[in-house]
Amino acid sequence: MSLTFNQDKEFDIIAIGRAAIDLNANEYNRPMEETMTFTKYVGGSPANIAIGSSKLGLKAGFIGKLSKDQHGNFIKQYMEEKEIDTSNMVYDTEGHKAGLTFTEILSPEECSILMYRDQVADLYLDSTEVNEDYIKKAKILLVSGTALAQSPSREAVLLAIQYAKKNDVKVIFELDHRPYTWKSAEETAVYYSLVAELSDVVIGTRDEYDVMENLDSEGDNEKTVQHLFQHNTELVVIKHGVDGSYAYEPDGTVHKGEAYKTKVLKTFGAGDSYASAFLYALVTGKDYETALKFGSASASIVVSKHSSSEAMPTVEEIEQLIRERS
Ligand SMILES: Nc1ncnc2c1ncn2[C@@H]1O[C@H](COP(=O)(O)OP(=O)(O)OP(=O)(O)O)[C@@H](O)[C@H]1O
Ligand SMILES: O=C(O)C[C@@H](O)[C@H](O)C(=O)CO
Repeated sequence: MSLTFNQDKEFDIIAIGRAAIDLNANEYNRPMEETMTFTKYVGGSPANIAIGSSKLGLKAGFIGKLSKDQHGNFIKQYMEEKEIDTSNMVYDTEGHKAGLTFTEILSPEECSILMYRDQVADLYLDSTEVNEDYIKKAKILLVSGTALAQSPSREAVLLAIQYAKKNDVKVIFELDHRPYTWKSAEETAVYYSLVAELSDVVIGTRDEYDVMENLDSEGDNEKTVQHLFQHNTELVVIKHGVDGSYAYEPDGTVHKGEAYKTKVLKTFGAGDSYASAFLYALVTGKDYETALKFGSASASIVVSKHSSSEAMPTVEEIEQLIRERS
């Protein structure tokens, strides 16, 4: 099976949420305390997904709020260079700053991220800054879970979803759980469930679905999908890291995508590169099996490189990897 999109739309994908900055450690296999230099990239899960999609040839736009300073300018310029429409990216006028993410590469298997996200500009996106005429031009509205963590960004995203549903735009929810921005597990579960139930496609790791269900131990994929299929959802993707990922359809069909083993440099960036290539495959009419291969291949390429955004692969690189491993 494949997903059907309204073809009469100017944009393939419009993402909403944070566009921020990654500072990735230049020194490998070292704790943060001993890491002295970093390379700057544009980051933030939905921004990474928009960048990855654009690199694959999709027409992408972005809705978000930037700090009104050199960091905000850097993010906007970079996204424009990557041919993303930034007409609906606004600058904050109240002094809020860009989110910063420092990455620590302790070993290829043990990476962590330190996020500086107190009072960040992206969470101050306001409902009045979300434009229905813009959203209705898209095949996909890509929503990131972190944008639901606080008001006014939460209401802005909920309004964007309402506009999407009114205008035949598919809502794709990337759970993208970043615990630092949330007040409590209960609050997270409430908003995650609410938006997942409204979405056409939900993508997340097993851990993130556990957060959505407010579970203390690992949940059961079958129970998760049965619940979502009672609502609007047409497709549920559950990722299990290097053990691969599953796409579930409402009629009970389950597709498994194997991860493509590679020489891993760092593990972050896997989820965003996976989502951009998975969505590229869906939008270009490929079936779910192929979409899973695209997601896995894209992630495999990005985990072998230094950044998340700049390392996003081309269609040719993804297809070559899939061919080599078939
Ligand atoms: N070590 C790895 N080697 C190759 N592929 C990987 C590896 N880790 C993850 N992947 C691929 O990336 C996909 C997404 O990974 P994962 O489930 O870890 O997402 P995530 O937690 O959202 O990622 P992130 O760390 O970016 O937040 C997996 O389904 C798999 O195909
Ligand atoms: O999502 C973020 O804000 C950080 C990302 O940009 C970072 O590259 C990462 O962790 C991706 O998984």
